[in-house]
Amino acid sequence: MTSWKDMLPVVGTAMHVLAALVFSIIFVIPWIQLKLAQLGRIPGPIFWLPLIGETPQLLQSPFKYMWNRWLSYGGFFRTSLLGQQVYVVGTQDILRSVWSDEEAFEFHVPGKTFSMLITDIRHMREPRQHGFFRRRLGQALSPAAIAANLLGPMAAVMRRHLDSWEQRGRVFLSHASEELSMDVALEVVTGHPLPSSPDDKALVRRLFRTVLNGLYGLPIVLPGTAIYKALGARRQLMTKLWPLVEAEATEVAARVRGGKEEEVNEGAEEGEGEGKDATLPGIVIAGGCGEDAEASPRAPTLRRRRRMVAGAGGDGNDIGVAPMRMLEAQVSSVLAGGEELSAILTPEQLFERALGTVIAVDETSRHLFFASVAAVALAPEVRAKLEDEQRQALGKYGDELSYSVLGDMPYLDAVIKETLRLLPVSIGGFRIAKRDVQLRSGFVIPRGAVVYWSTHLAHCCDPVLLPRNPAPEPGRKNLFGSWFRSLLGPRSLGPAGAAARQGTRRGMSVGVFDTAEARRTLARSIEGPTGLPAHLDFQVRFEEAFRPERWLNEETRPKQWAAFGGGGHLCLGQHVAMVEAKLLLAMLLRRFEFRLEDSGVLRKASLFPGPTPRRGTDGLLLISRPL
Ligand code: HEM
Repeated sequence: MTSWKDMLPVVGTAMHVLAALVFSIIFVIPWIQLKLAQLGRIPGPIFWLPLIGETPQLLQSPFKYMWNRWLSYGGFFRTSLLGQQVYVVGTQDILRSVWSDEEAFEFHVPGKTFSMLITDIRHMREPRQHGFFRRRLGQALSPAAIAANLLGPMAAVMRRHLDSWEQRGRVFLSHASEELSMDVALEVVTGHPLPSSPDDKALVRRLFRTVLNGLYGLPIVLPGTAIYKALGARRQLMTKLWPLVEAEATEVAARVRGGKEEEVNEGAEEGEGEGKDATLPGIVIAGGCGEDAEASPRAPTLRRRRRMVAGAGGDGNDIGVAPMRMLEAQVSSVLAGGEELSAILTPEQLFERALGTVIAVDETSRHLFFASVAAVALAPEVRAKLEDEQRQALGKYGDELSYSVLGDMPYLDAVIKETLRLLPVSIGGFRIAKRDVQLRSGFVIPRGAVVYWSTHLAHCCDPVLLPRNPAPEPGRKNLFGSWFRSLLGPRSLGPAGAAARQGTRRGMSVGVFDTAEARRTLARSIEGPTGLPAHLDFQVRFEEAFRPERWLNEETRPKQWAAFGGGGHLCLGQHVAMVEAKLLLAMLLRRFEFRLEDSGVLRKASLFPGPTPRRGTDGLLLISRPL
């Protein structure tokens, strides 16, 4: 029989193994990460949690996370998100290259849940298909097409919802926005055929919502998980909608190929589709990074004319049909390749295209509706100015809320842009580096790296929103801190660091605040008690942060506004988004006195996946009155 004394060596060995394990977790792994970080020559944190990396900090408070990272590393750094090394970018010079250099950066959708629900994104990734896709969809979503095809039905859907809000007198804003955006997406913008019976329609809405909820869960397919339910709902939707989508797609295909006579909008012709230069007077849409397109002198030509619809000839690009809705645009963009629809897309892939359009519209609009109404409700001075503007519009145009009337509301326009700056609806986008890319700052993004361009980072360090580069404060140098930072910061970065320093000396922009010291000095002078500067502090200093007036003056207008992205993947729905938010606010202001029951709703809200209140805190009271 073994006595406890015989066991001692075994216990001792186990203790040694345990101690070695603890030691390596505490010291060795971070040390290896530090070495890798230095090898990578890109600034960034050296400690992060295994598997999840810095994802929790980012999701919990994107502004706080990005602000702190910017203070330490500037507008370009390396981190780990969902267990993957990611290069985060957010300053003008680098953003431009990531957005526009499609030779170097390929569109990427991270996260397994998305690819489980939408398996085919060739039309976003392959240059030829993407070209057709942008062109056709751009036409369907151009200002002229919106004015002619979408605005009337959109106003009708909104009126129906506002009637119901009026009857109830109180709604939960987030839920009400969700219902409204689903109806706008399904009944107006996407143009998907829907079943005719009301019960089936309601079921389709519920199924779409279940699919969308699956996007944000873990990719674990077990009964009860969000993705499990989403995949089930997707199958059901496919059974319900596929015959309708197929019939619609076949009909469009026949029309395109047959060259039938068709009514089209002149204004929706080629060239007005690309959001970059298609705007209407008063509706200025940023092309990313403050590159606001000038208001076009060309108002949409809404004269309708009859013309022959050409077949897909030549390079297949000249289809000639001005698509009326997104699905139609998708189908014709596939046909533009000169191939048969069925040869390129399986029923499932075509169905996924339909699903993708609902995601693009609904997932963004619901957050924008919630955020813009909440922001106005929480800022009485802003609301008073908006009401004045609406009174003037009523005096000038009567009840009309056409595209051009909405275009003549500069303050409302500024309110929506400021909402999208302070409460971004999109967190940004992802790319894969197709080759080593040397940045002007000297840093190199290695081939195969995942690049994340972040809306929040861009908005954090917009030079227009920061005071001028302050001189370092004498006597406040923390020697140990500087030494430690110098280990990690650009100074230690070998050739890349040297290039960066040289770039700074030559006056090239490495960000407005080129050194961590300058950024920290800045932080000491502008951070409030929450550790954020006023221009980001939507939770505690809302009225100081939310200042639509900054959009009305060229000097104060944000220059790094990235709400809709930029370059080759600039949001194709930006005109739709601006118009729907303006329409909703204009209609609300004209009909109701409204206020949020809980003035702390944003304090308790989160910004992921878009502005989302804590459950039950977003009661909105509505009292009807004429303006
Ligand atoms: C507030 C509302 C919206 C915001 C903030 C928003 C934001 C964005 C952003 C940031 C991108 C670029 C993603 C990237 O570069 O990786 C994008 C792309 C896109 N958006 Fe939007 N979006 C909004 C509404 C809409 C709507 C209403 C539609 C459709 C009607 C739409 C359709 C699209 C499409 C099709 C693309 C892909 C463009 C391409 O890859 O070429 N978006 N959106």
